[in-house]
Amino acid sequence: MKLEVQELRAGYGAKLVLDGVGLTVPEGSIVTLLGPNGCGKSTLLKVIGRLLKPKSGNVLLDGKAVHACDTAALARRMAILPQLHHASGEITVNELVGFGRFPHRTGLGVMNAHDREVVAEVLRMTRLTELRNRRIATLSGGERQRAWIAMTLAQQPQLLLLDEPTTFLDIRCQFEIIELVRDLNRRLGLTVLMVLHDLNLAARCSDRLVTLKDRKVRHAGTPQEILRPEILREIFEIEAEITTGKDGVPYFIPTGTARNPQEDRQ
Ligand SMILES: Nc1ncnc2c1ncn2[C@@H]1O[C@H](COP(=O)(O)OP(=O)(O)OP(=O)(O)O)[C@@H](O)[C@H]1O
Repeated sequence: MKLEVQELRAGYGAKLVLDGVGLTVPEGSIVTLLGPNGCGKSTLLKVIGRLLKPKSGNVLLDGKAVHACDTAALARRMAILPQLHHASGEITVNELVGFGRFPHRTGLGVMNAHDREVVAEVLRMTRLTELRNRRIATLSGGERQRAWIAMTLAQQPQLLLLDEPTTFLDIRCQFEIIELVRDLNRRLGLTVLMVLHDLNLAARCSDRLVTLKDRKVRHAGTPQEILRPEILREIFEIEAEITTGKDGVPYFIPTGTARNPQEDRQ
């Protein structure tokens, strides 16, 4: 499913966070948003996921405005995992993943055989079958994050929005989550827009990177086009060396903070 954002203006009250933001996520691709803390990445995902109403502009899914879509129909096409998500720790993994079937339920809203099959398949995909009867409160951070992603997958979306899905995870779990997303993208053709803070992880798993700063999109391109010292200096105010791994993926090594020319003038 193709996602297009056009001339988006959004914020909170009088505070404008996004001003004229545009981006395209081609069908079947993984696009990652990068930018400093507070630049509006989560706000952008919230507007796309219809958790926040924009002041103006368009969000189009396969050419159709999301803000005109019926909520249940939209939830069958798009799933969002916000940065902070809460559920009672008392529910089991199986129950949490079952919540993902809500938009598909009919009649009295009970799970039917097909819903149960989807949940079982998603648990297999995310390697949670063994843990299905465990309470969320008893899971490790990585297992819990996998359970949340499994819940969004049970929605069987064509577009997945993930806000910092690897935060608080150790390096192995970070890779596991990213490999899971990549695998789902390849096998199911899932279109993904996510926010990551780890530039090397982002370069490894994304088809395209988009940078955001001062309310606007600054750059969009392949990891090779975006992971460049001058871009990292502009966006994050850091100095960095960029190397290319044996697999052709660029990675960066931070070497210091960049001087801010405005501060120099004062
Ligand atoms: N509910 C809210 N009410 C008022 N201001 C908000 C609200 N949510 C976010 N903001 C402000 O909007 C700006 C953008 O926040 P947002 O969470 O979108 O940034 P971000 O790029 O996702 O940041 P981070 O990398 O730290 O997660 C920040 O200045 C933030 O303080």
